[in-house]
Amino acid sequence: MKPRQTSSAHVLIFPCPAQGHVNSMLNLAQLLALRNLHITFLNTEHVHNRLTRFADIESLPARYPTLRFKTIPDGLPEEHSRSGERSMEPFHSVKVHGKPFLRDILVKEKVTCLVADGFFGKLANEMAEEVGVPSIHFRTISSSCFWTYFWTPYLFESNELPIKGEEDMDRIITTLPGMENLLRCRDLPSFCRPTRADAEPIILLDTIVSETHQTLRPRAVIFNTFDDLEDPALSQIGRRFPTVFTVGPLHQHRESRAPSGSNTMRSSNNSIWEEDTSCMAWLNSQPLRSVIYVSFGSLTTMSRETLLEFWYGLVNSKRRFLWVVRSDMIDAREGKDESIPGELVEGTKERGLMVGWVPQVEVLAHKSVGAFMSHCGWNSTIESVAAGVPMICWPYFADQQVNSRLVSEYWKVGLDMKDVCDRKVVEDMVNDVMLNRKQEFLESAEKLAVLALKSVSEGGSSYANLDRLVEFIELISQERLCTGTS
Ligand SMILES: O=c1ccn([C@@H]2O[C@H](COP(=O)(O)OP(=O)(O)O[C@H]3O[C@H](CO)[C@@H](O)[C@H](O)[C@H]3O)[C@@H](O)[C@H]2O)c(=O)[nH]1
Repeated sequence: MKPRQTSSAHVLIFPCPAQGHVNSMLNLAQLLALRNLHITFLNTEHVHNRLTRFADIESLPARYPTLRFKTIPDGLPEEHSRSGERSMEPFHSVKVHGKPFLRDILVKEKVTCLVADGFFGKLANEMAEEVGVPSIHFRTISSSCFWTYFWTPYLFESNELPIKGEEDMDRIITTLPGMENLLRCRDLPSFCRPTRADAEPIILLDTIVSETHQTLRPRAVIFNTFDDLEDPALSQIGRRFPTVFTVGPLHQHRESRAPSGSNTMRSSNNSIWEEDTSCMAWLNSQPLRSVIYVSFGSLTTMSRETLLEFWYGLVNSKRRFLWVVRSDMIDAREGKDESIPGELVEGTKERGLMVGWVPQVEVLAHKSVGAFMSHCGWNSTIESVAAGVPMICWPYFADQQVNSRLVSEYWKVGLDMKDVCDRKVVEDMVNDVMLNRKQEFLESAEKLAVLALKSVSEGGSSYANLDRLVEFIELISQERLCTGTS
């Protein structure tokens, strides 16, 4: 890659304060800084402090001289829990309290382009339009789910929604353009499929749909995906949205984009949790593709009963497992009975390792890992796709419902355990993916991984789109510099 001269563009990147959003947007920030665009990455103070503690982000500006960080308060008291079932509160709080801070930074810092998390779509549009800064939305979910959200109002018009009730959950959705006959009602995020009884008012659905439609207003939209992975949804989105940049898997560019001989892109883990790297030594001592890696991301909580069903299923499968159990993963409303049945302790000692947080991209790339049991957050899904690792899906909420259907029915790289949590089902699915149907899933997963790598390599679609994105930002920044005074 040829070095570029420092640009006059100043891009403000503004993610939602959560791991799954900060992660991919910080990857984009580094890639843009590597192209010498001036980048200000705007975190809430809370997230920034955690990134400083656990991801050493303060060392990044030394490696990317055009990248710097700024913070805004999230409006919550310091002692407030921002995880588990309270994890949505910072999102809402920034929406309410963030306006004056965002406006101030856009104006005072002479920002020429705002790249805002689509989850903050309305807030970002209002502020960017008010001060005349061109903006782009970054959607951290899959384009297939984004498209599903966008089209949901029309599913009401075509009478596919609302659903009749539980008996209607396996009905196939036929009128979602590009994705006809792929999703069942149960594959829609729960707020997209109200029953007739609770059809009005649907506050969450209205919010999600209107935030999605906000993405029609900025100059462009960015997805962390690649064309070969989600072509049906992307071709529909391309017809309705002004300019679309598919630049994923973002974490994979890092190898192919770094100037030769440099390790510039390699060492930021973007974690707001402390990684327990001891799992890597444990993985080193396990046989090839023998371990199922289990993680439900940064937001999932579950009851102790559900946790035990997973645990029994894993132990009873007799497979080796590495399981991320975050300290806040058990629903805080649960009682404090911490006794764990002896057979689980014994079974885990023989074959399992449970840790608080791992370097997930490295874990997925490890030769001992044979499959990934996941909640199907979009980052986990695309990281698994890039690593060529088959999946077992246990979607927890929202976009994960759609992603898990893509895994099982569209890409055919795993199984979907949606709406069930039973030790026998866990055991059987683990054995299917790790043993009985291992070859079939591995072959499909490896084919996808080849496509992923191709997309971020020279000549690939995401590689080219990242170049186009840089040019686009330069162009709209020039327009801003020529016309705008704040
Ligand atoms: O031990 C771990 C566990 C996870 N991760 C990383 O954490 C991120 C988790 O992101 P994701 O898989 O997307 O899950 P969530 O944290 O649940 O992400 C939220 O944000 C995503 C992007 O909008 C949505 O797709 C999800 O539904 C939403 O829950 C990934 O990059 C993982 O590599 C680690 O590094 N170590």
